[in-house]
Amino acid sequence: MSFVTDKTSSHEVSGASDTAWDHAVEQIIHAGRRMDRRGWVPATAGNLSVRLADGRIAVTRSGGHKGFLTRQGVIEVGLNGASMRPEDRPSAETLLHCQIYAHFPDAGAVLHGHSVASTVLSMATNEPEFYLADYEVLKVFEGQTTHETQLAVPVFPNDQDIARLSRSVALFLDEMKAGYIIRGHGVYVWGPDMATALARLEGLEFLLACELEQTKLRAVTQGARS
Ligand SMILES: CSC[C@@H](O)[C@@H](O)C(=O)COP(=O)(O)O
Ligand SMILES: [Zn+2]
Repeated sequence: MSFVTDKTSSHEVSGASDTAWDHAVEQIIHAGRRMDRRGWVPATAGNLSVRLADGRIAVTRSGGHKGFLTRQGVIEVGLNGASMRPEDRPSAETLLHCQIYAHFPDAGAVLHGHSVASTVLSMATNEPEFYLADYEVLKVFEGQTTHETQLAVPVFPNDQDIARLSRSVALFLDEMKAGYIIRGHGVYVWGPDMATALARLEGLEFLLACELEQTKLRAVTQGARS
Protein backbone atom coordinates (compact mmCIF):
# COMPACT_ATOMS: atom_id res chain seq x y z
CA MET A 1 0.00 0.00 0.00
CA SER A 2 1.24 3.45 -0.86
CA PHE A 3 0.48 6.29 1.52
CA VAL A 4 0.86 8.96 -1.14
CA THR A 5 -1.37 8.90 -4.19
CA ASP A 6 0.01 9.69 -7.65
CA LYS A 7 -3.37 10.15 -9.33
CA THR A 8 -4.12 13.17 -11.51
CA SER A 9 -6.77 15.57 -10.25
CA SER A 10 -9.63 16.69 -12.52
CA HIS A 11 -8.67 20.26 -11.69
CA GLU A 12 -5.20 19.66 -13.10
CA VAL A 13 -6.54 18.04 -16.24
CA SER A 14 -8.63 21.11 -17.10
CA GLY A 15 -5.55 23.34 -16.83
CA ALA A 16 -7.73 26.34 -15.94
CA SER A 17 -6.76 28.37 -12.89
CA ASP A 18 -9.14 27.85 -9.99
CA THR A 19 -8.04 29.88 -6.99
CA ALA A 20 -10.99 28.92 -4.80
CA TRP A 21 -10.34 25.23 -5.37
CA ASP A 22 -6.60 25.66 -4.74
CA HIS A 23 -7.35 27.43 -1.46
CA ALA A 24 -9.70 24.64 -0.31
CA VAL A 25 -7.08 22.01 -1.16
CA GLU A 26 -4.38 23.94 0.73
CA GLN A 27 -6.62 24.11 3.79
CA ILE A 28 -7.24 20.36 3.68
CA ILE A 29 -3.54 19.54 3.24
CA HIS A 30 -2.60 21.86 6.13
CA ALA A 31 -5.32 20.46 8.43
CA GLY A 32 -4.29 16.88 7.58
CA ARG A 33 -0.71 17.64 8.61
CA ARG A 34 -1.91 19.23 11.84
CA MET A 35 -4.13 16.24 12.67
CA ASP A 36 -1.23 13.90 11.92
CA ARG A 37 1.10 15.83 14.25
CA ARG A 38 -1.48 15.38 17.01
CA GLY A 39 -1.73 11.63 16.36
CA TRP A 40 -5.37 11.74 15.22
CA VAL A 41 -4.99 10.16 11.76
CA PRO A 42 -2.92 6.98 12.23
CA ALA A 43 -2.14 4.91 9.13
CA THR A 44 -4.81 5.81 6.54
CA ALA A 45 -7.43 6.86 9.10
CA GLY A 46 -9.46 10.06 8.98
CA ASN A 47 -10.98 12.19 6.24
CA LEU A 48 -11.35 15.91 5.64
CA SER A 49 -13.52 18.12 3.47
CA VAL A 50 -14.28 21.73 2.63
CA ARG A 51 -17.38 23.22 0.99
CA LEU A 52 -16.48 26.10 -1.28
CA ALA A 53 -18.58 29.29 -1.50
CA ASP A 54 -19.91 28.09 -4.89
CA GLY A 55 -21.17 24.84 -3.29
CA ARG A 56 -18.48 22.49 -4.61
CA ILE A 57 -17.27 19.94 -2.06
CA ALA A 58 -13.57 19.02 -1.84
CA VAL A 59 -12.91 15.78 0.06
CA THR A 60 -9.92 13.53 0.63
CA ARG A 61 -9.41 10.58 -1.68
CA SER A 62 -9.94 7.20 0.02
CA GLY A 63 -7.01 5.28 1.44
CA GLY A 64 -4.13 7.75 1.57
CA HIS A 65 -2.31 8.97 4.67
CA LYS A 66 -3.94 12.25 5.68
CA GLY A 67 -0.67 13.63 7.03
CA PHE A 68 0.98 13.30 3.59
CA LEU A 69 -1.76 14.69 1.37
CA THR A 70 -0.93 16.21 -1.99
CA ARG A 71 -3.15 18.16 -4.40
CA GLN A 72 -4.06 14.88 -6.05
CA GLY A 73 -5.30 13.51 -2.72
CA VAL A 74 -8.27 15.88 -2.75
CA ILE A 75 -11.16 15.37 -5.17
CA GLU A 76 -14.56 16.87 -5.90
CA VAL A 77 -17.86 15.24 -4.97
CA GLY A 78 -21.49 16.26 -5.27
CA LEU A 79 -23.82 16.72 -2.32
CA ASN A 80 -24.94 13.11 -2.90
CA GLY A 81 -21.38 11.93 -2.16
CA ALA A 82 -20.65 10.81 -5.72
CA SER A 83 -17.32 11.68 -7.29
CA MET A 84 -17.32 13.99 -10.32
CA ARG A 85 -15.06 11.51 -12.13
CA PRO A 86 -15.88 7.77 -12.07
CA GLU A 87 -12.19 6.90 -11.66
CA ASP A 88 -11.86 8.99 -8.48
CA ARG A 89 -12.63 7.13 -5.24
CA PRO A 90 -13.58 9.62 -2.54
CA SER A 91 -13.35 8.85 1.18
CA ALA A 92 -15.38 5.80 2.16
CA GLU A 93 -17.12 8.08 4.65
CA THR A 94 -17.98 10.89 2.22
CA LEU A 95 -21.69 10.45 2.94
CA LEU A 96 -21.12 11.52 6.57
CA HIS A 97 -19.52 14.75 5.33
CA CYS A 98 -22.28 15.39 2.79
CA GLN A 99 -25.05 14.85 5.30
CA ILE A 100 -23.53 17.60 7.48
CA TYR A 101 -23.35 19.97 4.49
CA ALA A 102 -26.94 19.11 3.54
CA HIS A 103 -28.22 19.59 7.08
CA PHE A 104 -26.28 22.72 8.05
CA PRO A 105 -26.29 25.34 5.26
CA ASP A 106 -23.50 27.26 7.03
CA ALA A 107 -21.15 24.25 7.43
CA GLY A 108 -17.94 24.92 5.48
CA ALA A 109 -15.54 22.21 6.71
CA VAL A 110 -15.84 18.72 8.20
CA LEU A 111 -13.07 16.80 9.97
CA HIS A 112 -12.89 13.16 11.04
CA GLY A 113 -10.08 11.66 13.11
CA HIS A 114 -9.29 8.46 15.01
CA SER A 115 -7.71 9.59 18.28
CA VAL A 116 -6.72 7.21 21.06
CA ALA A 117 -8.99 9.06 23.52
CA SER A 118 -12.16 8.90 21.37
CA THR A 119 -11.48 5.25 20.53
CA VAL A 120 -10.72 4.04 24.07
CA LEU A 121 -13.36 6.07 25.93
CA SER A 122 -16.16 5.13 23.52
CA MET A 123 -15.28 1.43 23.85
CA ALA A 124 -15.35 1.64 27.64
CA THR A 125 -19.06 2.50 27.77
CA ASN A 126 -22.31 1.32 26.22
CA GLU A 127 -24.00 4.66 26.91
CA PRO A 128 -25.41 6.47 23.86
CA GLU A 129 -23.92 9.78 25.02
CA PHE A 130 -20.74 11.05 26.55
CA TYR A 131 -20.97 14.04 28.93
CA LEU A 132 -18.39 16.80 29.18
CA ALA A 133 -18.94 19.19 32.10
CA ASP A 134 -17.27 22.11 33.89
CA TYR A 135 -14.33 22.52 31.50
CA GLU A 136 -13.29 26.02 30.44
CA VAL A 137 -12.55 24.72 26.94
CA LEU A 138 -16.26 23.93 26.44
CA LYS A 139 -16.49 27.55 25.35
CA VAL A 140 -14.90 26.61 22.01
CA PHE A 141 -18.27 25.15 20.96
CA GLU A 142 -21.01 27.27 19.43
CA GLY A 143 -23.20 29.11 21.89
CA GLN A 144 -21.18 28.16 24.99
CA THR A 145 -20.28 31.10 27.20
CA THR A 146 -19.32 29.48 30.49
CA HIS A 147 -17.61 26.42 31.97
CA GLU A 148 -20.72 25.93 34.15
CA THR A 149 -22.40 23.72 31.60
CA GLN A 150 -22.61 20.15 30.38
CA LEU A 151 -22.42 19.07 26.75
CA ALA A 152 -23.66 15.72 25.52
CA VAL A 153 -21.63 14.13 22.72
CA PRO A 154 -23.63 11.32 21.04
CA VAL A 155 -21.88 7.96 20.63
CA PHE A 156 -23.09 5.83 17.70
CA PRO A 157 -22.29 2.14 17.20
CA ASN A 158 -19.69 1.69 14.49
CA ASP A 159 -21.04 0.43 11.18
CA GLN A 160 -19.27 -0.37 7.89
CA ASP A 161 -22.54 0.48 6.13
CA ILE A 162 -22.05 4.25 5.99
CA ALA A 163 -25.52 4.97 4.56
CA ARG A 164 -27.07 3.13 7.52
CA LEU A 165 -24.74 4.90 9.96
CA SER A 166 -25.70 8.27 8.45
CA ARG A 167 -29.37 7.47 9.07
CA SER A 168 -28.64 6.93 12.79
CA VAL A 169 -26.64 10.15 12.94
CA ALA A 170 -29.39 12.13 11.14
CA LEU A 171 -31.82 11.71 14.03
CA PHE A 172 -29.54 13.65 16.40
CA LEU A 173 -27.80 16.23 14.20
CA ASP A 174 -29.94 19.15 15.44
CA GLU A 175 -28.90 18.59 19.05
CA MET A 176 -25.16 18.29 18.45
CA LYS A 177 -23.06 21.09 19.88
CA ALA A 178 -19.63 19.45 19.78
CA GLY A 179 -19.84 16.86 17.01
CA TYR A 180 -20.24 13.11 17.56
CA ILE A 181 -18.32 9.94 18.25
CA ILE A 182 -18.49 6.59 16.48
CA ARG A 183 -17.72 3.85 18.99
CA GLY A 184 -14.26 2.32 18.64
CA HIS A 185 -13.70 4.49 15.59
CA GLY A 186 -13.39 8.28 16.02
CA VAL A 187 -14.99 11.71 15.99
CA TYR A 188 -16.77 13.94 13.47
CA VAL A 189 -16.60 17.72 13.94
CA TRP A 190 -17.53 20.61 11.64
CA GLY A 191 -17.62 24.38 11.47
CA PRO A 192 -18.39 27.31 9.17
CA ASP A 193 -14.76 27.26 7.98
CA MET A 194 -11.65 25.13 8.34
CA ALA A 195 -10.13 27.25 11.15
CA THR A 196 -13.27 26.88 13.28
CA ALA A 197 -13.63 23.17 12.53
CA LEU A 198 -9.98 22.63 13.53
CA ALA A 199 -10.45 24.64 16.75
CA ARG A 200 -13.53 22.57 17.63
CA LEU A 201 -11.72 19.33 16.86
CA GLU A 202 -8.81 20.39 19.06
CA GLY A 203 -11.24 21.41 21.81
CA LEU A 204 -13.12 18.11 21.68
CA GLU A 205 -9.92 16.06 21.56
CA PHE A 206 -8.47 18.02 24.49
CA LEU A 207 -11.60 17.32 26.56
CA LEU A 208 -11.62 13.62 25.63
CA ALA A 209 -7.93 13.39 26.57
CA CYS A 210 -8.75 15.01 29.93
CA GLU A 211 -11.55 12.48 30.47
CA LEU A 212 -9.21 9.62 29.64
CA GLU A 213 -6.62 10.93 32.13
CA GLN A 214 -9.29 11.27 34.80
CA THR A 215 -10.41 7.68 34.22
CA LYS A 216 -6.81 6.50 34.70
CA LEU A 217 -6.39 8.65 37.81
CA ARG A 218 -9.57 7.24 39.35
CA ALA A 219 -8.34 3.69 38.68
CA VAL A 220 -4.99 4.43 40.37
CA THR A 221 -6.69 6.11 43.36
CA GLN A 222 -9.13 3.23 43.78
CA GLY A 223 -6.31 0.70 43.46
CA ALA A 224 -4.35 2.49 46.20
CA ARG A 225 -7.38 2.46 48.53
CA SER A 226 -8.13 -1.27 48.15
C1 LIG B 1 -7.34 2.83 8.83
S1 LIG B 1 -8.91 2.30 8.25
C2 LIG B 1 -9.93 3.72 8.46
C3 LIG B 1 -11.08 3.75 7.50
O1 LIG B 1 -11.83 2.56 7.57
C4 LIG B 1 -11.98 4.93 7.76
O2 LIG B 1 -12.58 4.85 9.03
C5 LIG B 1 -11.27 6.23 7.65
O3 LIG B 1 -11.32 7.06 8.53
C6 LIG B 1 -10.50 6.53 6.42
O4 LIG B 1 -11.15 6.10 5.27
P1 LIG B 1 -10.96 6.88 3.89
O5 LIG B 1 -11.74 6.08 2.90
O6 LIG B 1 -9.48 6.93 3.62
O7 LIG B 1 -11.53 8.26 4.13
ZN1 LIG C 1 -12.79 6.70 10.09
